[in-house]
Amino acid sequence: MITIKNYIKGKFQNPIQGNWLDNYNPSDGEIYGQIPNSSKEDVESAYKSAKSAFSSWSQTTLEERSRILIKISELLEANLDRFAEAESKDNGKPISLAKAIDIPRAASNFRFFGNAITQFASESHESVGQNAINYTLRQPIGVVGCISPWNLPLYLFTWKIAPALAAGNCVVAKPSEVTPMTAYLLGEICNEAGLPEGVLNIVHGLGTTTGQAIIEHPDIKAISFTGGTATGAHIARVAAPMFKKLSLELGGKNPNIIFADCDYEDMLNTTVRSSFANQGQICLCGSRIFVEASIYDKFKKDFVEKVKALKVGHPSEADTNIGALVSKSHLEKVKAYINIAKEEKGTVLCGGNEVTIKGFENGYYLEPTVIEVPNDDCRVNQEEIFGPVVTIMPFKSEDDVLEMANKVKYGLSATLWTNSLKRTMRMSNELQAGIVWVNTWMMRDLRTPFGGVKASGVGREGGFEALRFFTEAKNVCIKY
Ligand SMILES: NC(=O)C1=CN([C@@H]2O[C@H](COP(=O)(O)OP(=O)(O)OC[C@H]3O[C@@H](n4cnc5c(N)ncnc54)[C@H](O)[C@@H]3O)[C@@H](O)[C@H]2O)C=CC1
Ligand SMILES: O=C(O)/C=C/C=C(\O)C(=O)O
Repeated sequence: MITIKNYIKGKFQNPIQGNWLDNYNPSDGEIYGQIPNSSKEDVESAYKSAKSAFSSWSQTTLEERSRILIKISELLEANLDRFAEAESKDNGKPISLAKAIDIPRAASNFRFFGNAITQFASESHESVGQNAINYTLRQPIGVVGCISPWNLPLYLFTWKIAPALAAGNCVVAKPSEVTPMTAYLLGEICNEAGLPEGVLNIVHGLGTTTGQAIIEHPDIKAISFTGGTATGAHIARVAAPMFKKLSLELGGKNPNIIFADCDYEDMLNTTVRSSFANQGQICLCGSRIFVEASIYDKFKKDFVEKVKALKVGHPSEADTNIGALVSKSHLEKVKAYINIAKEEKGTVLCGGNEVTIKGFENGYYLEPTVIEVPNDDCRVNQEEIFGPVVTIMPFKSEDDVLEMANKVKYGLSATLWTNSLKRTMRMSNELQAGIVWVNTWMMRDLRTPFGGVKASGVGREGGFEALRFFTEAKNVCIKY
């Protein structure tokens, strides 16, 4: 059994009230550790630790902050295997994915913002004819809160922490209680890299106890959150009247729009990935596939064939494509949607069943599932499933597909497959999404604005947008 502890003032600490939660291994359904269910007192202790570190950290030179963040990045790379194994065990994702994507990206987050802060600049405005000059300071906010989900645990945890620290803030952070392990290990790396004590504090526990204490804390002035839309709405209700800065990166129900003039093989292979990567548990997955009618039958046949060939297996096996879903309750939620699809006259073209892996019979495995839906209004096309389930349906014209693509409450990302430049320009302008990928999917450049519109969130992460979020602008006007 592994006992995870809070990381406060550079030390590993038990929760003050002594409340603990079980930590499950999704690949076999066994409890393999305990994590604190931290109370208000723990969050207060983390806050005080952060507050006491702020005056010094906010005055640390950019070169020194940059050096420490890049050192953390190097240590993550040096510990790739250990972190990837921990991530895979905690989350159920294939170890190959954790090694190739999750941990390298967590390292990149620290390296990227370690470099970006040395290039971040503010503006000046000369008030011509009035003998005055304005310059704008970008000052760190103080103590900020970072709350992250379970699907890309260290990847998303560090995507928030790295810019917050780079900008000179001190942080109280909470990873998902479902996947706390790599955030726990990160504390060790931060100490080794020489991050001063108190600059980063990591508290573990349920959203309703620990998370709630963070968002309610009167002196935690900004909250950066990634997770479900309902939770995001709750956080906004609590934090907005306290005038906290908010960055909310929420759910998606992203259209994957395939025109007949696309590069077919590239589209097909990428569509398998955009449907089922990380067991479909990425907010950017293209869960609604719309295919131009003239190639619909061919696509249906080829796609189903490829999906059937995916191997559902234990996350530690090198050839596993689909690992375990993150939790028993999430597996039940995804299965319920497959039943809803059947009730709504959807046709399950492949998958739909739980998978039993020999030796790991209590793990949370599900076949990758493709459902042909009769229309776009059905619940499986409107609600976020967040699992290895996609829908497919044909469309007749650009106008029809655009209307369907936009007719959801979400607006995170959209993928477009076409070789027509004019169509690309038209559709990219009209799609209601924060991110549009054309002839690719999830190609990430960390300098670009990342986030959604409508129920997919508020604000943008990434690049200088993130550094702007984690700083307050103060304009100074000098008359001469
Ligand atoms: N990035 C995304 O788009 C994600 C979307 N989801 C969606 O949300 C659904 C629900 O998943 P959950 O695990 O329940 O996500 P969630 O939104 O409840 O959890 C995300 C984080 O928020 C925290 N949290 C929960 N309640 C809170 C509160 N009152 N105050 C502060 N923090 C709080 C959680 O502890 C976790 O760290 C999923 O089925 C999926 O559809 C889930 C994870 C990521
Ligand atoms: O690449 C990113 O920065 C983010 C990817 C995915 C999510 O935010 C998510 O699935 O929540």
